[in-house]
Amino acid sequence: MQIHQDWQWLDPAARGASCAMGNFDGVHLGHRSVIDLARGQGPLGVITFEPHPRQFFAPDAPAFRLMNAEARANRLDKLGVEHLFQLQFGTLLSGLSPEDFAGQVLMKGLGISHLVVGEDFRFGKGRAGTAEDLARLGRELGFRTTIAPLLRQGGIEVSSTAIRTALTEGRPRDAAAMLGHWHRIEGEVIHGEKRGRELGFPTANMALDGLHLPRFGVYAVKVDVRTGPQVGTYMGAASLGVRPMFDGQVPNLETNLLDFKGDLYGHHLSVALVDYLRPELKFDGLQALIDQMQADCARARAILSAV
Ligand SMILES: Cc1cc2nc3c(=O)[nH]c(=O)nc-3n(C[C@H](O)[C@H](O)[C@H](O)COP(=O)(O)O)c2cc1C
Ligand SMILES: Nc1ncnc2c1ncn2[C@@H]1O[C@H](COP(=O)(O)OP(=O)(O)O)[C@@H](O)[C@H]1O
Repeated sequence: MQIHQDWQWLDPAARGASCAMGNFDGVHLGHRSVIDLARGQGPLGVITFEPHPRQFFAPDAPAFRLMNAEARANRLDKLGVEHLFQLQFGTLLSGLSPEDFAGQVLMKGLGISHLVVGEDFRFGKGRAGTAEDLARLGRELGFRTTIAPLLRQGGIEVSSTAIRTALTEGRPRDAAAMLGHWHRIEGEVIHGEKRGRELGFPTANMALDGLHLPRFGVYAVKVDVRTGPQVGTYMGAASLGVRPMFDGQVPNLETNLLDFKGDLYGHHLSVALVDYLRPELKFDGLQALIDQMQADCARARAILSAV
């Protein structure tokens, strides 16, 4: 997959693409159905925005992303997307009228042949343009448009917002049902307080910067460890939160991998939240925490062996 960031100086090989457009946060089942409608009608493209427009307009709002740009690009690559147009969302793009966005960016800049958007898509300055406006502009400018109906599942609309709610409420399996895959937190293992090894449970620590925070607590997790081209998969028990036992402040993710020994610092981990086990607690003494971690790992093993 080729990633294009500059729509004004585009590689001619990327012209004529059939593109799905949206934020694609989480790359959930609804997003996949939009992408599927773009398939088979030219080089498959995805047009998305970075940062997320909401982040640009409200930089101080609580973090809400389900995945970072790198994780999203990896998912789209796996879906067979050939061109990812990751448009820089800033004053220039946000100030364009719907007509100029379609004319300058989609037609003149990217030279798309076909565009698919969800029926609730809005675009252009002040979110003035609707999906129907895009279809009309496409007819005028010379690209085809498909408007995708919103995907419903079990009576609710599949959306990034519904997935965030499920995660906030500690329902990772409900989130996974809408995503079509486990919700994963991905990134490099960083150094922590070196306390885990003292407790007998070393934990691979990951930052949660910029990401939506699922309910704090202990989870049964499946972990992909990337070492060069190889990926190993492990079961694990992870603590997501601020570690009340040690008066932590900054939320992070700490994962103990079952049946693993080795150095993980700097390695890329992908941690899938499978089940919520319990809230984070402040125990009466370290031994009580250690006993509980032992029990958590046993429970995680039982759950994960059945997944
Ligand atoms: C399965 C598991 C359960 C945990 N439960 C708690 C908890 O209830 N309360 C808490 O403060 N920390 C909990 N932790 C986090 C540990 O306090 C943390 O991993 C430990 O302090 C190691 O920190 P370090 O990696 O920075 O050295 C848990 C960790 C794991 C792996
Ligand atoms: N089974 C395991 N699960 C997690 N990390 C492990 C495991 N075995 C070894 N490690 C290593 O130990 C480190 C975590 O040890 P810990 O004492 O918690 O240090 P830190 O505070 O830096 O996270 C991991 O980053 C990894 O390199």
